[in-house]
Amino acid sequence: MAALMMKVGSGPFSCVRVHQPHLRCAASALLRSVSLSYSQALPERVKIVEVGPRDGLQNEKTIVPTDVKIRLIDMLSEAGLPVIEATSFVSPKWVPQMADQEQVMCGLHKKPGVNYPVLTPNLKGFQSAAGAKEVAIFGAASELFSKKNINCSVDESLVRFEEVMRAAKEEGVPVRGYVSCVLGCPYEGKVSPNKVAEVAKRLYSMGCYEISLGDTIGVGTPGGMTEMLNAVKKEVPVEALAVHCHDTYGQALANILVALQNGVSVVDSSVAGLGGCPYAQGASGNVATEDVVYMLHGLGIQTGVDLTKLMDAGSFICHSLNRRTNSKVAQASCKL
Ligand SMILES: CC(C)(COP(=O)([O-])OP(=O)([O-])OC[C@H]1O[C@@H](n2cnc3c(N)ncnc32)[C@H](O)[C@@H]1OP(=O)([O-])[O-])[C@@H](O)C(=O)NCCC(=O)NCCSC(=O)C[C@@](C)(O)CC(=O)[O-]
Repeated sequence: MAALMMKVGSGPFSCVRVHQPHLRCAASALLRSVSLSYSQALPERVKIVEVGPRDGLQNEKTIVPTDVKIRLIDMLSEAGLPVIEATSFVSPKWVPQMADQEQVMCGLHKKPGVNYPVLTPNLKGFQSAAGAKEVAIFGAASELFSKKNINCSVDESLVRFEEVMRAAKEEGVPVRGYVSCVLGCPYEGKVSPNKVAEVAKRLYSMGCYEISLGDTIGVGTPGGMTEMLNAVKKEVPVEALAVHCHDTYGQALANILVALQNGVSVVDSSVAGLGGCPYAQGASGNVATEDVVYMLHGLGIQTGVDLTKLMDAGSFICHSLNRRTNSKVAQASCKL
């Protein structure tokens, strides 16, 4: 069967996308047979929370133009992503890349049915994010990471988050909670699953509707993920859990699969595998959304995402940043 070629973008990181029907057919047949044996244990549908415009871009050294961020968000919504974390209302001294948060929120073309949450670490952030329909607070299971990331201890952060929760409740704004360093910390090393469970429980008890468990530096393995989830599931219903895996050690997809087998049905990911946390040196980007979608569709799990349009969004942002995609799926479809 002949391969179909299509040029995507221009310049050094343009690529020729190669559609290889024979490979696709073989891959789909293989994945279908795998899905039969796994289907009992896996969710029928997974909600993907696209964090590329925020987590993906926050660590970029060169300021990404606001219109590029807006175009990226719009392309992602066109691709069918149901949740797109758009920006963060944090201090521009700490994260200069997110200083255009208001322009981004005003400029994006809100698609009905799509959520555009933003990060708000404190009351000031929440007040500045007036108009956001959903916000996220972000804590950690590691004291040192908390201090480096948001300049306070874990207990102090929870006090700040209570203030955000109170204000959000008054305005009827749903709040998502993050716990960072759930499988390891860049400063403290191993993190106890019980500590993760304790922080997740606190966030859930104060009213977060969903708790995203972040392997911030991508050191986790499926065994660690299972142990951590077993601890957290004792405190928070699995329906309220999400996983947020960075791919530093190439374990993200395996960790996500284990999370799905444990009943989790919300997965965070970043288009083209962009990103990293400014306060976790050396950590690579999130797992690429393209790779997650490919795996999920291969397992017969619905996402509502159009993989071709998603890859176009990935090509667009990689071209704008003059960089190669981290998505294996996008790489396999492109001949550079
Ligand atoms: C949390 C703060 C603000 C505390 O920072 P601070 O310095 O402790 O705050 P402060 O209350 O002492 O105020 C100091 C200055 O910051 C200002 N300020 C205070 N709050 C805000 C705000 N909301 N927005 C804008 N400005 C703010 C405030 O007005 C003041 O301004 P000044 O008087 O000096 O001109 C700071 O530490 C910060 O912005 N940190 C950034 C953290 C961050 O964005 N990290 C990356 C995201 S987390 C992540 O990536 C992990 C995740 C979620 O993806 C999951 C995972 O992978 O694990």
